[in-house]
Amino acid sequence: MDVDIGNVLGTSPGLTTEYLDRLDDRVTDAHGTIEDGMATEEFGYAALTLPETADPDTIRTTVSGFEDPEAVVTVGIGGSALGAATLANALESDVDAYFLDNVDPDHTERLLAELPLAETVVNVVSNSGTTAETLANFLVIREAMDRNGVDWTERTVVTTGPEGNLRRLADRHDLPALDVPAGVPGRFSVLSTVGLAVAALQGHDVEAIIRGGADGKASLAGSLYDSPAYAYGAVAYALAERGALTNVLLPYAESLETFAEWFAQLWAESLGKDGVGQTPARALGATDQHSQLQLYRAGPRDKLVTFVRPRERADVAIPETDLEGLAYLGGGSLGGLLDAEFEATEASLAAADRPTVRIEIDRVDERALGELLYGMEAACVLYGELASLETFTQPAVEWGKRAARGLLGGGDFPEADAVSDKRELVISGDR
Ligand SMILES: O=P(O)(O)OC[C@H]1O[C@](O)(CO)[C@@H](O)[C@@H]1O
Repeated sequence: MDVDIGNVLGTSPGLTTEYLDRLDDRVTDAHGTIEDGMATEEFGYAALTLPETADPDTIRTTVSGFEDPEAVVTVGIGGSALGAATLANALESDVDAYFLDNVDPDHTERLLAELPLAETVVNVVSNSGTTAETLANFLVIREAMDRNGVDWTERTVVTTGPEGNLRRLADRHDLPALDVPAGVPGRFSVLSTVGLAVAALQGHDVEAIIRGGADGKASLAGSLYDSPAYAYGAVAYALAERGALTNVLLPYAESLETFAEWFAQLWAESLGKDGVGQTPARALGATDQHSQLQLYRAGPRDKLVTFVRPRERADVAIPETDLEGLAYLGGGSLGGLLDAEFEATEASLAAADRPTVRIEIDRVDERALGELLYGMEAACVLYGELASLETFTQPAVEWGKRAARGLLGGGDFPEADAVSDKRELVISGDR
C-alpha cells in the first residue's frame, strides 16, 4: 500500500512540510503508545496484533463441516458484518455471500425468497449477542428454515463473545462456534474470526489476507515518513484541525465500494467524540464525478478527498467507432478511460487547491486487501492518539438502543419517553 500525500501541501485547507516535520514528533510519541498497547494486548490496540493472533486453521476447521455451500448469509450488523462484506464484495467466489445487516422487512423477505436455504450457511455474528437487529433477523431466518423443512442447526455457525444469547444458543444446540477475539471492537475485527469466516466459506486465501495485515503491521514506524498508514492518519487529523471536517472516501474500483462503507463506520464510530470528528462520505469513481464532484471542487473548503485505487486490474477493450467525436474512445479500454478519469479528477481538485490523498494498492486481491484494511485501522488509531480521543468505544450509540428497546417494551428506559416529546411541524403533501 502506498500513500501519496503530495496533494495536501499548499492546498486550502492544506499543510506544509515544516508543519509535518513538527507533527512527526507527535507521531513518534503516538507510535510508542500504540506499540505499548499492542504489547499488552490492551483493549482496542489488540486489534492491531490480529495479524499475529488470528488463527486461520480454527476458522477453516470450524466451517469445514458445511460441504460445498451455494451461499452464505451473514446475520450481523456494523463491524460484525461490514468487514466480511468488504472482502466478499471485493473478491470473486462461486459461493454467493449475502448480508442481513438491517431489519427492513421488504429486503429480508426478498432475500429469504432468493436464498437456497438447504444449501445456505447462516453465519450469525454478534460480539455482545444482544444486538436487536441481529437477533431478530436470526429468529426470522431460523423460522424460514423450519418452515422449509431445513434443519437450521445443521446450517448455522455462530461467532460471538464468551457470554450472551448466541453463546448459549451455540452451547445448547452444539453449533459450530467461533470466538470474537477479546479486546477487539467490531469495527476493527475484520482480520479475525468476525471477518474471515465468510472468506473461508467462499474459498478465499485467508492466510494471504492475514499476511497482508502483517505487511501493514510491519510498515508501522516511529515516523509518518516511514509508515503509509501513519502518514494517512496524521494528514487526515491535521487537515481536520484545519477545517476538513469531511473525508470523502473515493475508490476507483467497484470492488472497493463496500470498503468505503466499512471505512465509514471505522472513521465515524472511532473519531466522532466530544464534539469533534471527521465525517466519512462514501463515493465511487468514476461514477460520482457526475454527481458529487461539483461540491468537492467548488463547494466549501471543508473536505479531504481520499482516492483509493488498484494499480492493476482486468480490462475491457472499447471497440473502434465512427460515432461523431467519439473516435478517441475507440480502440482504447474501459480501464484506460477509468485511469484517465481518475488522473483528471485528482488534477482537477489540485488545480482548485482542494486537498486529496492517493492510496494505491497493487491489485484487489487477498493480500492487498489485508494490508489496506490494516492500514486504515492503524491510521484511525493514530488519528485518535493525535486527537486524544477514546478511539475504541462508542457510548453515543447506546442512547438510541435504549430508546428503541423501551418503545418495544424491552424495559423501562427514560430515553423512550423522549420519543413522545418529539417537536412536530408537519408539512403535508396530502390535499
Ligand atoms: O457485534 P455486536 O455486539 O452485535 O455489535 C454490532 C455493532 O454494533 C455496535 O456495537 C454499535 O451499536 C458496533 O460498534 C458494532 O460493530
